[in-house]
Amino acid sequence: MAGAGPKKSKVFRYLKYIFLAVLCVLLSLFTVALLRTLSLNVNVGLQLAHWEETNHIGLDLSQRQREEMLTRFKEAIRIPTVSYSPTDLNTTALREFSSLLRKAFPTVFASSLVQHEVVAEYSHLFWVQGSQPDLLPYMLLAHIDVVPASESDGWEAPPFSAKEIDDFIYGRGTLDNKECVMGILQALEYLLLRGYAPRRGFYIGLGHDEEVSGFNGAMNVARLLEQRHVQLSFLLDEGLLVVDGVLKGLDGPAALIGVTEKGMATVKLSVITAPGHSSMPPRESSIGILAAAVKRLEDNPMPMLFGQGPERGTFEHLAHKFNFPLRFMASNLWLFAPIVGRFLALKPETNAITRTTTAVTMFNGGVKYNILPSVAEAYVNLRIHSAHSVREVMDLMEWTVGDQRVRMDLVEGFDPLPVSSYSETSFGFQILKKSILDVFPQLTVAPGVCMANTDSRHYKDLTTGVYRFAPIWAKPGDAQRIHGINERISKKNYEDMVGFYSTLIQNCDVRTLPESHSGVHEF
Ligand SMILES: CCCCCCCC/C=C\CCCCCCCC(=O)N[C@@H](CC(C)C)C(=O)O
Ligand SMILES: [Zn+2]
Ligand SMILES: [Zn+2]
Repeated sequence: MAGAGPKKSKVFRYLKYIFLAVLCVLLSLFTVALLRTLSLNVNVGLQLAHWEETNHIGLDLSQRQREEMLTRFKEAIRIPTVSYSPTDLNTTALREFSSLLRKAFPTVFASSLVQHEVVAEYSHLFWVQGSQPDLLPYMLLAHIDVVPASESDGWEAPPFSAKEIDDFIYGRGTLDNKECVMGILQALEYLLLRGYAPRRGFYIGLGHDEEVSGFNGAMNVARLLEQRHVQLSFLLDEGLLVVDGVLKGLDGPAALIGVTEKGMATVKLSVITAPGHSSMPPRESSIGILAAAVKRLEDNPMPMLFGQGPERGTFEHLAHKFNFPLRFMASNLWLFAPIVGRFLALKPETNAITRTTTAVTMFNGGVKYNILPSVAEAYVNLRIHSAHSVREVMDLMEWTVGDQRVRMDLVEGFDPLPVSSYSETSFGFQILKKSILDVFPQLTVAPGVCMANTDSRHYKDLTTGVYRFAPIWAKPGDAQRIHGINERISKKNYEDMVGFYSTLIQNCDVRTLPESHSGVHEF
């Protein structure tokens, strides 16, 4: 007992040192995090720089022009250009749509600056010639086809009616993607009418089968340009949008420019058992085995990868607009990614950026109520996080299902797309950012990951600058309208879109970006 005293005080002394060391580490971590929080404002950048002057033609539309513009847009919505499968498209509607384009945009089709060609019967490629051929051209993409829609699902207006309710136009394609098809051509129509001639040439590609993978439309347009040895400065397609109130704690709306898109895998799960009479069932049926497998997949989402892909850049760009505790966390994802990720995982539209998502989209089995089903099949559609690959996701699925009786076949799959630059010297990103802020100065612009897929993936050999954005204003619940019910756009939003494309086309006429910290970049 006599020796216990000095031993104890020695232990206490060590504990004191350990405690002090831990405190020092925590304090330094906190200081680093605080300094990062105070200094991280990646949003000023080139906005403060001196941009080359170009003649800007404002749209200044009369009331009559506004009405005409909306009438043409509504006509586009009323044509049911539905894609059901790669071999089942509404070709009558696609033909009708081609006629509408010619009727709605006569100046575009008549201009000596514009060359138009039809590709794969229903897709369109426009070349708008620039006066300075040494400037690398860019390309704007959109698609004409839409996913099916049925009024009986609960639409407030028939999906191909373009009905106006409270200054919104309702209809399939108002958000995906006829607002871009019509918005781009409408902007060009007005610019040409006002005598505009671009310095930098550009292409416009309108695909007709994007909703069933674009294997005919976009793929053939891209192939044609490759055969002609075209190289693009950058390319802009549909994808991300303006989020307003979607991210809790963010002060004001933000424009997210998709600098990449997730990969995709469609996996067919099948179980085969012996058929027979339902009066003598085995303990497990093919349907039961498959249902259990599907349940395991839903109960065990793919691992959280938040912060390991370009979504980290999203939060660094938005950090200064978050309120305090969130600002501290968003600026320091190296430390807080697991906490922020768990918070984002609570809602489907933000969960989508935290991991590879697993959606069971089709389930079939059985042919008659008194026959034991011999085959049961399900389709699982996964959207693959930038830090994952198709192979890894397939391995994880097999491990989660853990049942040899469930066969898994990869029907279609591709890895996440390359990440396009969003640095201060990236021409495409900075021109987009400037154009967004010229038209919508209240926005904060950030790079983002597009959770869905777009035609732009077929163009990856034509440019490294692939961006996915349209200035669609999405409030909470609006993202669910895309491919869902009550798809709609406000009249003001559509008019602003035309304004945005008009500004973008003119901003692209600058020869170079203004000087940044890292110097002027030549194109
Ligand atoms: C900080 C993160 C906030 C995230 C909120 C973002 C909300 C985004 C909302 C909507 C994104 C919609 C994307 C629209 C593009 C749709 C394109 C499409 O449907 N493509 C098909 C292609 C397929 C190959 C057939 C698809 O299924 O992906
Ligand atoms: Zn689309
Ligand atoms: Zn779509």
